[in-house]
Amino acid sequence: MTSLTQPFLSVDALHKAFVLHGQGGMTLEVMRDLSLTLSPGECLVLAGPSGIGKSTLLKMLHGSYRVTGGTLRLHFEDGDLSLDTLPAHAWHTLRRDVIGYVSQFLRVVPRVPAVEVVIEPLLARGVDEAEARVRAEAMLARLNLPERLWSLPPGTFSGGEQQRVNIARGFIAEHPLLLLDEPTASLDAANREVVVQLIQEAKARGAALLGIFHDEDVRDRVADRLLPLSPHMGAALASTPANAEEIRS
Ligand SMILES: Nc1ncnc2c1ncn2[C@@H]1O[C@H](COP(=O)(O)OP(=O)(O)OP(=O)(O)O)[C@@H](O)[C@H]1O
Repeated sequence: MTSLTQPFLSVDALHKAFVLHGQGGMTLEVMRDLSLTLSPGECLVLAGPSGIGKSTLLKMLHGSYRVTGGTLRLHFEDGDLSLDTLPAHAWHTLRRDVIGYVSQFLRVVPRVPAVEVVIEPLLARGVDEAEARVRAEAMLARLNLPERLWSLPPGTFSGGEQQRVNIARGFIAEHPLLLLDEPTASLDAANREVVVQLIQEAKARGAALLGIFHDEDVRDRVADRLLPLSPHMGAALASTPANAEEIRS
C-alpha cells in the first residue's frame, strides 16, 4: 500500500438489510442511502439512538457483514479499493495492514497470555518478536494493566481489564483506518483518558477513525465531526428492498 490521499474512505448510498431465516425469511432493513467521507487525521463519530445501525456500519467496513447495496471505497495514491466487492481472501490482508477494529469485547483465545494477544498483530506484519514484545508491554503498562496479569490468559480478567487488552491490541498496529465500537465502555476515568490520548496520537499520525462513543465527554474530546444516523433511517425503511442479502455472521 502507498501513502494516502484525501479522503481515505468514501461510503456512497449504503444500504443494509438482514434476511432473518429463523423468522420465515423476514427482511429487516436497517440502513438506506448512507453516504460519508473520512479523511486521514480525522475522527468521525457515529451518533443516533440504540439499534439505528451504528455497529452494523462498522461491521460492514470490517467485512463481517455483507453490504446490501451502495459502495464502500478506500482511496490510495495508486488507486481505489472497493470493499463492497472485495473477495473473502483479500480481507485478511486488509485487516492486517489497513483496517483495525476495537470492539467493547475481547475475543479470547484459550491459553493465550494477554501479552501475546497484543503482540500478535505486530508479528503478523513481520515485526521482530523482541521489538514487538517491548511495544506490547509498553502499551499494557500505559493502559495500567498490572504486570502480574501480562503472562495470564485474559479469559478470567474483569471486563475493564479485558477491554484494555483489546485496546492495546487494536492500537498497537497503527492501522490507517481504525473502527472503534465503544472502546471506553467499561473503563474508569484514568483509563478513558489514556484512550483519548491514543486516539489523539492516531489522528496526529494521520489515521482515519470512525467511532461510536456513548460517553459524551470522550466523544466531545475526540470527535472532529458527528454523523447522526437517524436521517438515513427514515420513512424509506417501511418498505422491503428487493435486493436484501443474507446474514453472514
Ligand atoms: N446479525 C444480525 N442479524 C439480524 N439483525 C441484526 C444483526 N445485527 C444487527 N441487527 C439489527 O440491526 C439493527 C441495528 O443494530 P446495531 O447493533 O447496528 O445498532 P446500534 O446503533 O449499534 O445500537 P446500540 O447503540 O444499541 O449498540 C438492530 O435492529 C439489530 O437488531
